[in-house]
Amino acid sequence: MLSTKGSVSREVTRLRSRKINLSVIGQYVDYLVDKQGVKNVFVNGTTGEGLALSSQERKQLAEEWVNQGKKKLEHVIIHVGALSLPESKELARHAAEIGASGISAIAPFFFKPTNKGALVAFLREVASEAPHIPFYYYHIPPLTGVKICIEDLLDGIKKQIPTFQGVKYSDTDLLDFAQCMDKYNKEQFLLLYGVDEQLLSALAVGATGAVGSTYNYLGQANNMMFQAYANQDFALARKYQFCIGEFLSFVFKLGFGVAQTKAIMTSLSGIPMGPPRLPLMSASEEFITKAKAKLDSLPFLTTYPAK
Ligand SMILES: CC(=O)N[C@H](C=O)[C@@H](O)[C@H](O)[C@H](O)CO
Ligand SMILES: CC(=O)C(=O)O
Repeated sequence: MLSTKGSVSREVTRLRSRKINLSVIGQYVDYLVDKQGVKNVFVNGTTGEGLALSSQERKQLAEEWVNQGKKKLEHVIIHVGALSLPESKELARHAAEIGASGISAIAPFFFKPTNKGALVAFLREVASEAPHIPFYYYHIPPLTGVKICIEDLLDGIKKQIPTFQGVKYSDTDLLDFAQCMDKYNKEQFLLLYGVDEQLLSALAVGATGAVGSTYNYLGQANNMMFQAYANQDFALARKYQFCIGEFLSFVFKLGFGVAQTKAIMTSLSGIPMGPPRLPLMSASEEFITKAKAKLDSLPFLTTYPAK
């Protein structure tokens, strides 16, 4: 007991006054593009701990990603969701001013919208601050607790939010997801799936892309899965998904979240992602060793034929 308390308080001291480190973003962009084949980024979302940052920090990060991404990245989408509407609007305005390719927002999750009308009213206010760039709703009910059905949300949404372009869909409800694909085919919304362990199932019902934490370090494997799926080589596509599943199911049992993602990413890319911000706690050395050993046992995921 005592030793646990001791190590928790040492960790708290270590995490107390940590600052964002803008200096690694250039390297991060190059790693994503050159090593992972990832050319689109979603900044200040879950993995980037956007909701744990001050507005000023969020703006600095957004600017750095847009600047470092010039001529290298295709899309830099800035997450501007916040609990306070004025804050979210200010971040939306800022993202548009600095030349972001799009913005996205989660539902506010302390005072929650309890119906579609309330959610759309909030999102419309945010989106209208960036009237010339696409807006994506970030649906992540496991974290926000806001479970408004996306099939319902999309009905008539373009009339309310003219810049509405799609959804980052981080939920396992593949029925709702498939209904969105089926019912709104004509609108050509971009439905970006966000539960990495079941991306292949989402592709099967028509997902147009994916946004997720694991693409930071398993981007190439997922690109191969996309390719195999496009080539109708379903056995190969499943092989990728099963391997990704084997890794994730292993780390879930150890306890997996944003802090652990940062640690894995640091260990694979060599770029120091830093610790998370309180109240999140750093991944343990034991976690890092076990996760690394598991990945090493799955070379299919991390070694690719030379280009
Ligand atoms: C809750 C959460 O963080 N979801 C992420 C994206 O939204 C995913 O990318 C997961 O990290 C990933 O699917 C592993 O569960
Ligand atoms: C994981 C993810 O997609 C995000 O950082 O929001």
